[in-house]
Amino acid sequence: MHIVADENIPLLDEFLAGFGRLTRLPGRLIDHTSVKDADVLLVRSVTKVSAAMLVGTPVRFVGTCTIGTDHLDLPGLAAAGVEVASAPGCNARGVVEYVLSCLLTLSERSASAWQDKTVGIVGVGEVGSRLACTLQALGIKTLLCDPPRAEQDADGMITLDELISRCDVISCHVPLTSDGPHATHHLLNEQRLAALRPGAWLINSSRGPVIDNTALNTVLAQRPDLLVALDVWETEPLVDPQLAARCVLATPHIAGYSLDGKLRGTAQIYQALCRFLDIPATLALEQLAPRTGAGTWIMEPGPPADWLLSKALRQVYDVRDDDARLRAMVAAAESEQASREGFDRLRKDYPLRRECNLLRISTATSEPQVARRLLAAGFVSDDES
Ligand SMILES: NC(=O)C1=CN([C@@H]2O[C@H](COP(=O)(O)OP(=O)(O)OC[C@H]3O[C@@H](n4cnc5c(N)ncnc54)[C@H](O)[C@@H]3O)[C@@H](O)[C@H]2O)C=CC1
Ligand SMILES: O=C(O)C(=O)[C@H](O)COP(=O)(O)O
Repeated sequence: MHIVADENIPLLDEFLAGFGRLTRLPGRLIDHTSVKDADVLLVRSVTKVSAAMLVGTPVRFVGTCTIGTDHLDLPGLAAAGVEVASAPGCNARGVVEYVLSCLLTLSERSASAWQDKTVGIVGVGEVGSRLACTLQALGIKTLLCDPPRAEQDADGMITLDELISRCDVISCHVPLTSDGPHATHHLLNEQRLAALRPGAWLINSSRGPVIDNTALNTVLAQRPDLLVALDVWETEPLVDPQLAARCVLATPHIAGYSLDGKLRGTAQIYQALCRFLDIPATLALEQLAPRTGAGTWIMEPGPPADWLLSKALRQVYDVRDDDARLRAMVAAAESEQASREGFDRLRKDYPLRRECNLLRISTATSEPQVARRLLAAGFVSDDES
């Protein structure tokens, strides 16, 4: 069997040892020629896979080690009889941690407490529902908008326009779709952006085109009161330097880039491939993944609880580091091509990041109110357990 795979899928050699020949390529370079004698194609989000790309090739299985599937022509691949698998929820926890770190930073920037905000979550699936649970455990008010889910169960759901009118913070967690009654392409258009409440915070870690970036740039020029964090860009891997300058936080599509999230994605696709090949999945992620966590943290009583909470969140992930790296890259890039390559390099060489729940907390010695809130929010595990 010949497997062609994106070079940025970790642990693939280990999971697929004995499966056959494995060819690793930069994701953006994978094309028809790369897969002309491949049986299996494994990608991440930067490889667009259409039925036309696979015509005349033996490829019968396409796996993406990502949550998003907008880079795959799902109807075309299904019609061509190609099995497709994705990795639902694999890096959802990382995205939640990214959003929390954004909230802390936007709070500092505006000198207004994030704990007092009403957060509107657009798209309440794997990421949105975990974000809602985490925020609620931290005592933060959330409002939810998910029309496709509301068709099954409207309880607690409101429309996007109502969400925009009632929320201080809007965080987007929808898939990118262009067709159908709930299409998300330019879901946040000029009209909706203009309707954001005075001083609102807007966070997008879904897909770039969910927000009309040209409209956002125009609105931000007139509304410096709005604070925006963008992890994803309509022209990705090219970042509009003017739009980035108008955002408080600008990062290179790394919201879900914890090592744990990437490894889960690989493991999920390994399992899907084993099912497709009708062979037992003999390897588990726990056997191959690094065991070291983020360490144990003892939070001494004394400082205010909210300060300790912020410190705990920052210890595991600080979005300001990713923001600084992207801005430095954009400033140094001498051409659009250099900027595109710089964006991809920041993602390929991403520093090691582990998920918060690997941080253990000593409840015996820590400030009890903060320890309880962090445990309830799934941020840490109890070192005493
Ligand atoms: N920046 C990053 O690193 C990452 C980005 N993502 C993006 O986040 C997206 C969401 O991820 P998940 O929550 O795991 O997906 P999911 O599929 O579990 O949930 C998406 C939710 O959005 C809802 N939705 C669809 N259309 C909508 C609309 N018009 N308005 C409101 N809600 C709508 C769906 O009903 C569903 O409940 C992914 O599709 C992916 O594009 C995911 C992981 C990492
Ligand atoms: O899982 C998703 O969906 C994502 O957006 C991934 O974090 C994207 O990562 P790459 O596939 O672009 O490495």
